[in-house]
Amino acid sequence: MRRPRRDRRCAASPPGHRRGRSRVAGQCEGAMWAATAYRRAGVGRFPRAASAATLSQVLQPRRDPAPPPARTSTPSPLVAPALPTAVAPYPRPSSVVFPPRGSLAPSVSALPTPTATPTPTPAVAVTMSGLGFLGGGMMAEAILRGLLAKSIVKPADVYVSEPYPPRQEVMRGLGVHVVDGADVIRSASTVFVAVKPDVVPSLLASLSPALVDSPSTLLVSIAAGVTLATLRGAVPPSARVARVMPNTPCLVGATAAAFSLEAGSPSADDDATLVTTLFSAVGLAVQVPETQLDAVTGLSGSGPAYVYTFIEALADGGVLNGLPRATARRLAAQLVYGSAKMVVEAEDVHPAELRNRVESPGGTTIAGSAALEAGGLRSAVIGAVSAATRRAKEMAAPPPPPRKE
Ligand SMILES: NC(=O)C1=CN([C@@H]2O[C@H](COP(=O)(O)OP(=O)(O)OC[C@H]3O[C@@H](n4cnc5c(N)ncnc54)[C@H](O)[C@@H]3O)[C@@H](O)[C@H]2O)C=CC1
Ligand SMILES: O=C(O)[C@@H]1CCC=N1
Repeated sequence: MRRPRRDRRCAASPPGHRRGRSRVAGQCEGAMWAATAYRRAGVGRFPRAASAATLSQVLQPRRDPAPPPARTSTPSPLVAPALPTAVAPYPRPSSVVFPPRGSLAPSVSALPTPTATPTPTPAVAVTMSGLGFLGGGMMAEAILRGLLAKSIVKPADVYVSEPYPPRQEVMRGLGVHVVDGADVIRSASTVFVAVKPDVVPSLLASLSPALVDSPSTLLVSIAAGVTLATLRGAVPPSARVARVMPNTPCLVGATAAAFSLEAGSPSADDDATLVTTLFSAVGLAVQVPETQLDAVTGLSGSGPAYVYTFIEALADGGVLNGLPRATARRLAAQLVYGSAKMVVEAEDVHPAELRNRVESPGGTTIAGSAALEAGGLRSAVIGAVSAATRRAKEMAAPPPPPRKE
């Protein structure tokens, strides 16, 4: 089947935006709008690659001629995310159902409701032939549900390989194609590597023929501790690789994700644009040197678990002091949500200053804060981030020897 011709509209124009020449020769107005939005969003400089011309090149259907499998539906343009506003209003988590591992598929109506978040006008019209996932576990599901909820991708354009039948059912329940790994590579130009870290090198090596047939595939690994050097050693030279550390709040559009790209890669700007575009749609995306990614894993990759423990402990404290369990849990969760929102919204105010505003002299809060210090909360949390960072480093297998082509 022939792949569709590339959409020749200015790829950076929001829908309904008047097309035309900008004051800067060679850029359309949409590209300039997108660049301005980027600056305002505080996500850094709009990548150099993000001119109208390069965006349409970066986010186009793959250029290689590999045909998609017979079951491929007609690829449809993927609507790009709105670039994040400086303060993203997070959807209420109560609308989200995240099934336990191995459970059967929830209904699609259980998806987070996109209407819960005011959606600014999309900045970039993304056209891709497909999005792939090698592994359909917890984190793949969180990313996928987040992207689906924001209408970044349509289920018919998503290809997942997953050997475990209950997880296949979950994925089918989302309306995506469950195919084998080689078909994922052949059908999708951007492929998340979402298997356990120790599986990554052998899985990628086994997909080498498909990767050779599909040059310029962008592999986006989310595996903890698996370095870019390991990824590079496992794939053909034509494949592009990126390493991302997201977290499960992708599911509710509130992830904290950091990513790194290979130094000196000729496609680095394009890949940064694409990865930023995808993860900005489901939260915060920042580019960091790869040497920082293990610390990111220890902090924000693993961090949701620490925060859930904190919420649980807060609720227990409420119950100990006479609150009904359900009331205590709701209050504890909203407390953490609201407090985090204030830190996010008041970036220039130190959290200690926000804390001081709650602690009335001789009042209740300072008594509680003193108890937290006596209990070692601060050092326990620092210790948790350090332990997880160390573990991420341990999990980094030595990269395989360079491939002989
Ligand atoms: N769970 C989390 O909060 C986060 C996880 N990660 C990373 O995401 C990756 C996946 O983690 P989880 O989703 O938690 O694990 P998971 O165990 O839920 O998912 C992994 C999936 O891969 C499947 N799988 C195994 N071999 C496969 C193969 N050869 N081909 C295709 N699929 C295969 C498994 O059946 C399983 O469903 C890991 O590398 C982890 O480090 C990164 C950030 C956060
Ligand atoms: O626990 C883990 O290994 C994964 C990586 C970051 C969060 N979960």
